[in-house]
Formats: sequence, C-alpha cells, structure tokens
Amino acid sequence: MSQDKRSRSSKLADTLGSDVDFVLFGALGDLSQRKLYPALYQLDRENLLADNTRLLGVARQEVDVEGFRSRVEASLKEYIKRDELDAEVVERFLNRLDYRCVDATQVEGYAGIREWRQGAGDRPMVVYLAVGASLYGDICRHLEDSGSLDESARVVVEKPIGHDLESSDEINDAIGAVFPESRIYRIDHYLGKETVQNLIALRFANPLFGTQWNQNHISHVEITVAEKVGIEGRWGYFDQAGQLRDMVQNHLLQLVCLIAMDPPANLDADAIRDEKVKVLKALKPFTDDMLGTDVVRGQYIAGTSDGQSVPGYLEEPDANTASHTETFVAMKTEVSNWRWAGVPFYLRTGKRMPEKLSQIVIHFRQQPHYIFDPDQRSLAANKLVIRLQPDEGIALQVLTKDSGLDKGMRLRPGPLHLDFNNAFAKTRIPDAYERLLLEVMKGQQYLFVRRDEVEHAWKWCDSLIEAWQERDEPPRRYPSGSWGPVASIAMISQDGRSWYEDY
Ligand SMILES: NC(=O)C1=CN([C@@H]2O[C@H](COP(=O)(O)OP(=O)(O)OC[C@H]3O[C@@H](n4cnc5c(N)ncnc54)[C@H](OP(=O)(O)O)[C@@H]3O)[C@@H](O)[C@H]2O)C=CC1
Ligand SMILES: O=C1O[C@H](COP(=O)(O)O)[C@@H](O)[C@H](O)[C@H]1O
Repeated sequence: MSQDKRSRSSKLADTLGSDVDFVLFGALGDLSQRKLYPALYQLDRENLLADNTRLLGVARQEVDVEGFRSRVEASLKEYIKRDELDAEVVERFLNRLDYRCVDATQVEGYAGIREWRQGAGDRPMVVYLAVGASLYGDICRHLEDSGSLDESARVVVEKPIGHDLESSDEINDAIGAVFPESRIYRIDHYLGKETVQNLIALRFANPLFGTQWNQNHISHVEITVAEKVGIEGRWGYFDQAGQLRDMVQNHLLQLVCLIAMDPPANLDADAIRDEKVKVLKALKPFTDDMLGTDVVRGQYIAGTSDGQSVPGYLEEPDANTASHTETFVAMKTEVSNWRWAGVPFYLRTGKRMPEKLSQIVIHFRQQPHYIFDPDQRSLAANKLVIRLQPDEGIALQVLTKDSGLDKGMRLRPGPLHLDFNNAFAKTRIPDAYERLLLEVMKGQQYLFVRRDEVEHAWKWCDSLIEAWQERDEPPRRYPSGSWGPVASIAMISQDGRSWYEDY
C-alpha cells in the first residue's frame, strides 16, 4: 500500500469509516450549488469521502448525467478558491455523481431512485432535502411507498421548518411518520461553524470561565449577527419569513443556547440537546407591554454598501410595496433560571448592515470595590469577545496599568487575543456544511437540532409574532449601510449600555 493510500485509509478509520449513498433532492438549486457540492468536494479533497461514496442528484429538470456533472463542475469553479481546485479530485468527485429527473410530488418517479440503490449492500442512504419544506412530507412518504428506503436511511432537512409552531408540527409529524428521530438531521448551519462549536470547548474546557459563567459574575450578554447582504433575490421566501423567522428562531437562539446552557453530562447528542432545550424553555416570553421597550423591528431603505448605491427592501425585485416585513430585529430577553436571572441578553440581527459581523460579547461585572481613578470607572470590567465570523477568534479585554512614569496607576484596556487564522495558520477553517455533512455520514447528531428544540424556539417566537400582529405597527426604517434603526441604540442605552463594536 502506498504512503498516500495508507494515510488516506487511517484518516477514514478515524473519521468516516464507511461509504454512503447520498440522494439529493433539489440537486440543481441554489443551496446545492453554492454550499453542498463545494462542501462535498472539500471533504473529498481532504480524503474524508470513502472510496465508494456516491451521490444521486434529483430535480425536475431534464438533464443527462454528463449535463448534471458539467453543472456541478461549474459550481465548483465558481465557489471554490482557485488554489483549492485540484483537477484529479474534481474528476474523482464528478465520477461519484448520477442524476434522475423526478417530480418529487409524484410517487411514480421514485422507481428510478430505488433502482439506483439496488446493489448498494450495507451502504447507508442519506436523503438530503434541499427543497422547500412544503415538499418534505411528500418526499418522505413517496420514498417509503416506493420501497426506496431501508433501515439505514437518514434524512437531512433544511431550515426553516414551518413558519410557526403549528406548521412546524405538521412538517415534523410528516417526516416522523417515516423516519425515527434518531435518523432525522435538522440542519442549522450555524452549528457547523467552527467557532460556534468552539463555544462548547471554551466554556466547558476552561475552568477559568466555568466558575464565572453565571449571574454573579456576568452583567449582560450581547449577540450581534449583522449581514452586509440584502435579501439576495429571495423576496418570495423572505417576505413571508422576515428576519425573526429567518435568523432569530434558529441561528441566534442556538447561540443563546450554547452560551446559556448548563454543562452537559457528556458530549452525546442528547446530553447537549437536553441542556439546550432547558434554556429555550426558560426564555422569557414576550408580552404586549414589552414591545415598546424591549424589541425593535426595522426595514432597510436605500443606502450604500461598499460605497455603491443599493435599493431599499421595498424596491427589491418582485417587491410588494405594502410589505411590513422586518429585515432587522433587536431585542432584550432573559433566560429565567437560577444561573441567569437578571442578566439581559441583547440580540440584534439585520440585513444590509455596514459589514458582515457575527460576535458574542460577554460583559463581566465590575469589581465590588473600585480603587482606581474615578474617571476611568466605566472601563473597569472585563469583556470576552467571541468573534464567529469573519476573522474568527476570541479576545478577552483586560485592564492593565498604562506604562510610563507620568501615568501613575492609570488603567489601560487591552485584549488578550487569540486569532484563529494566525494561531492555527496551517489549518483551513472548514465551511459549516463540510462539518455537518461529515457528521451525517458518521451518523452523529450532536450538531443537529432535535424536534423539541424547534418547537420551543417557535413557541417563544410565536409569542413575539402574536404581540406584533396585535399592534400592527410598521417597522422602523434604517438606511442600508447603517447599524439599524436608531431605536435599537436607544433600547440598550436605556439600561446605561451600548452595543460593542470594537474587537
Ligand atoms: N439557498 C440557501 O442559501 C439556503 C436554503 N435553505 C433551504 O434549502 C432549501 C432549498 O433552497 P434553495 O436551494 O435556495 O432553493 P431553490 O429554489 O434554489 O432550489 C430548489 C430545488 O428544488 C427542486 N425542486 C423544486 N420542486 C421540485 C419538485 N416538485 N420535485 C423535484 N425537485 C423540485 C428545484 O429543481 P427543479 O425546478 O428542476 O425541480 C431546485 O433544484 C429550502 O428549504 C431553503 O429554505 C436554507 C438555508 C440557506
Ligand atoms: O440561514 C440563513 O443564513 C444566512 C446567513 O448565513 P451566514 O452563514 O452567511 O451567516 C442568511 O443570509 C439567510 O437569509 C438565512 O436564510
């Protein structure tokens, strides 16, 4: 066996161990092209796809296998950096692909999928639903009725699952009628981000933080997920959803869970998910009287992005000019339990902000007795800044003595800084979908969302949506390229605080 082959085999034994048959519904859609093929290619390049792993693309368009492979090759060329495109790996990857034209709503077409699976032996089947959630029920049922499934089959579903608790229950029931929970992988791609997983390591591997992580030592928590992009031509989807359903119900609440949860007994999927559910259950529900003080909804108007003029939300292609859908939301919430009582969690997320920035800031309390210059009192607290993207890293703001003979005991804030790109320079930070696809192939569920998590997240969001609907107020306008409505600054400053924008 060559050295190369040997290292490939041992890597597989550590990570993957078996071949998989992917059946990808929505094989010609945006998600597949932008995220899934590039992620699978990267896994192949890293020798993490076992030799006989195959993928069957499924969509309604009439394309032959060669045409399908050319489309996938074009996606790789568009979304993979040039120096990461290896012709040999591209060819190996494309040879794994096959295609069937199937209308997912018609059971007749599924015979093609069943035939493709014949002779698969004990190779597990992973059905990936990169289609709208309204098709999930039909697809699961038809896969079963056509005899295409076996005990090995896992299903991967994308967010959003429904638009409220009731509709998510219907979708989850339809999937659950065919697949047991242990074989359902609900994606929240934020859980696949390297820095998001790092929250678990940071909190539970460092006693320094473990002992301080509660209302005795932390005064408040900020989570910002700012996007520079607008709605990217997705008016039809986005206008029905809005930023609360698109980003808060899933990604931001998962971040809240990872920050607020108690230590799990171990790293098993259910141990982690049990703790996350406790956080979701403890979130303080919204009532009408909190809308004026604790929540701000915004919608972007025309402005600039990277120095270029960009249209407002209501001027986007296909826009309905009467829409009150929010593209920004800021809120103050609380996890009402022993650990976090009285600690506000300030969340904000919006589209068309000045930059792409996802970061969590943990603000520690001040010392009980302050002995330095009274003018510097506002400096005297530590902050832990966890930068999720871009420029992934962690910075702990500490206070030291300012140097110089004339400075006396003046304080100077400065970061103890861990920049992931510098610290781990030789390691490429993988895209979230690479990690998630790998975990699906390994049959591990800890990075996927369990049904009760989805339900409790919806229950909390529904309380806010109902309060909004009763008030029926238009969102506040904010210019593209700004940090959202001024009211979101007022919301936090009423507590004597401000959004943290340094790093
Ligand atoms: N795009 C993204 O960045 C993200 C997407 N998602 C979710 O992923 C899913 C897919 O999104 P996206 O890729 O953007 O959607 P697209 O509209 O770009 O793609 C949908 C795909 O589904 C296929 N399709 C639609 N109807 C049928 C049918 N009846 N039978 C078989 N195939 C069908 C389409 O092909 P054809 O018309 O040929 O049948 C196409 O390949 C959605 O649930 C979305 O919410 C989640 C996070 C991010
Ligand atoms: O799920 C979604 O996420 C993206 C933001 O993801 P990121 O990895 O770029 O932070 C968001 O733009 C999209 O509207 C939403 O559906």
